[in-house]
Amino acid sequence: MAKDGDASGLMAGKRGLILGVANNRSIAYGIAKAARAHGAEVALTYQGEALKKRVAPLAAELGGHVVGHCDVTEPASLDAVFAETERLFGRLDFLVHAIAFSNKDELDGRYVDTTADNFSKTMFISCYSFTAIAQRAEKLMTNGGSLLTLTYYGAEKWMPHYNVMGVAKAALEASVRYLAADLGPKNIRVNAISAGPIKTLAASGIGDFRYILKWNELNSPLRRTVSTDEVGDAGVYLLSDLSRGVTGEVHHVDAGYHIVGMKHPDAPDLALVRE
Ligand SMILES: NC(=O)c1ccc[n+]([C@@H]2O[C@H](COP(=O)([O-])OP(=O)(O)OC[C@H]3O[C@@H](n4cnc5c(N)ncnc54)[C@H](O)[C@@H]3O)[C@@H](O)[C@H]2O)c1
Repeated sequence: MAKDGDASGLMAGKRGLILGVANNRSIAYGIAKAARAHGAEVALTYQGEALKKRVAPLAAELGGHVVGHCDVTEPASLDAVFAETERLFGRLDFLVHAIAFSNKDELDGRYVDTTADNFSKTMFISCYSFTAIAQRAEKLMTNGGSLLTLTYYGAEKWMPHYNVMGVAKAALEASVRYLAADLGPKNIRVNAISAGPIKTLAASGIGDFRYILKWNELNSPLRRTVSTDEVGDAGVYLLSDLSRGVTGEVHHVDAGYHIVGMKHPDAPDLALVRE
């Protein structure tokens, strides 16, 4: 991440709303920090009172703002957050959607066992919410803008235990393309970062996550996993004018893992250790 002292000013004068910070390990926080380091002014939301206590100090640390409780299953909370953002900023230049949810029980075992209820809930929170948010952001992006969401390789290929979340991420990636086409004439760009596995609160719900992390570390071209700071720096590219010619894109920040076809012969065999 660029330090305060060597900030590029790439995002100076840009105002952004960042949804999905739960704590200082959140990918959204990595992006918020990087955007701030490059001169952006940021506003954060929190999901429920318990997370407010964690998000408020992080916003203060960034010289940013907290614009309220946001639960995407409560449309009134989204309306209130956008009203507060308009009051604070007037217009919006960028938005980060780093929100996903599925019942933990179904992030283990087989996809074929997914229930209708959790399928709908996962799709709504992890996919539709980006469209619901884009509808509201469009109205505030009067001078063009950049929308960014977070996805994972489990959208493209089968991954153990990712299950219905993989299906929701595939739909989210498709919605990036449809939103990009709809909003392009207003110079609003829509992109996704496909991040490699990172140990966050959300990821801890995925079965055998430590094994997945280790597998990526041993088999990615860079022979390591990625950090939230690295996702943040790539986020600055997609949120700033550096990427002004880019929309509808899914950009992998995964130490190159997505180009790999099979286990590297030099990588050791991994024993699966379950806690
Ligand atoms: N951690 C990884 O390995 C990884 C890899 C690729 C993509 N992602 C994606 O990155 C995004 C951020 O996740 P993270 O890993 O930083 O975990 P995280 O737990 O820090 O963030 C998830 C966020 O989703 C929010 N959320 C869940 N349900 C919500 C709802 N109904 N309304 C509003 N907010 C809700 C939570 O409050 C939390 O802030 C997610 O879309 C996730 O799928 C994560």
